[in-house]
Amino acid sequence: MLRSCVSRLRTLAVQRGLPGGAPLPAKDPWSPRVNPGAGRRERAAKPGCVRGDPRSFSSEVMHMDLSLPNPSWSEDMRLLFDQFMKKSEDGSWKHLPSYKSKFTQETEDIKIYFPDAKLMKEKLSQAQLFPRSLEEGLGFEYAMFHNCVEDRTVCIFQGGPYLQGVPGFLHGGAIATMIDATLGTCAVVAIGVAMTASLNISFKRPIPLGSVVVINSQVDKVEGRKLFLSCNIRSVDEKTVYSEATSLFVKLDPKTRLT
Ligand SMILES: CCCCCCCCCC(=O)SCCNC(=O)CCNC(=O)[C@H](O)C(C)(C)COP(=O)(O)OP(=O)(O)OC[C@H]1O[C@@H](n2cnc3c(N)ncnc32)[C@H](O)[C@@H]1OP(=O)(O)O
Repeated sequence: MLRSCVSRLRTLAVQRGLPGGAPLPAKDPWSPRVNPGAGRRERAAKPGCVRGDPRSFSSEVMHMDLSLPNPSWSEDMRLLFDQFMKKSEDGSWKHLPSYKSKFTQETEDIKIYFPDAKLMKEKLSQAQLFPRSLEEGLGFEYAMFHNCVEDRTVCIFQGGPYLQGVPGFLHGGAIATMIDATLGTCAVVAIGVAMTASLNISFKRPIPLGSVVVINSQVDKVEGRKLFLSCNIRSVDEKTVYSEATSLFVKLDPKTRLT
């Protein structure tokens, strides 16, 4: 699994224009651009760019790595990001970039599950990754790091004001979204294109709006195409456990179509 994991991360690096992979094909409109400016993101959207504004579909915004620090990140968020970037220097951890539109290896991989390739391409041209669909600082601010040796993915997450449920606290659906995204990333890096078959969450403490939390996920067991994963969400000081979850992801069968 380690070899396939490293190879998958290398493929992601190629698709995402990171060092360590062959260059992106110049004419492929589906390929993300190399992100200008290493390690820091000044602004995800141009000033005045609001939700629904066609400019938010500009290739500049769609292909920008949104997992880099931006002005909405709190000090806790920046400190944690810097800590994990430091851990990534020896290669044990890997920072996973993320984009509004995911024209990456997974997008390519999943095309075979759709009988009508043209229709699928049309749909994808307007699609955005759900947790990246809100404007900077208002919704899901997060960065993920993967450890191939330990089969773990860590997500540092700051939930913005548009994710409110009970006043002052994060909505359970928003928490579930980030749990699913973190477990899903861990699963995809480990075995390739997979979907959530079941997800069981125990919400133990409410998460204050605007706070930073750490989602720790890991692969517990692999049985054929089935991957069992678990995760918890903790406060930055690790004293509070906010949520725990277990899940089953199933690697898609190339012989089965999704539609
Ligand atoms: C970098 C990328 C980042 C990605 C992050 C994003 C993560 C987001 C992930 C999602 O949210 S995915 C969206 C929510 N999930 C779905 O919409 C999936 C809907 N379900 C399905 O499409 C299919 O049920 C599924 C693909 C999961 C499985 O269908 P298959 O036809 O491939 O499986 P099959 O029926 O052959 O079963 C294979 C094994 O899995 C088991 N299984 C399948 N579905 C199950 C289920 N729901 N619960 C328990 N076990 C299940 C099944 O019993 C069997 O076990 P055994 O091999 O032991 O017999």
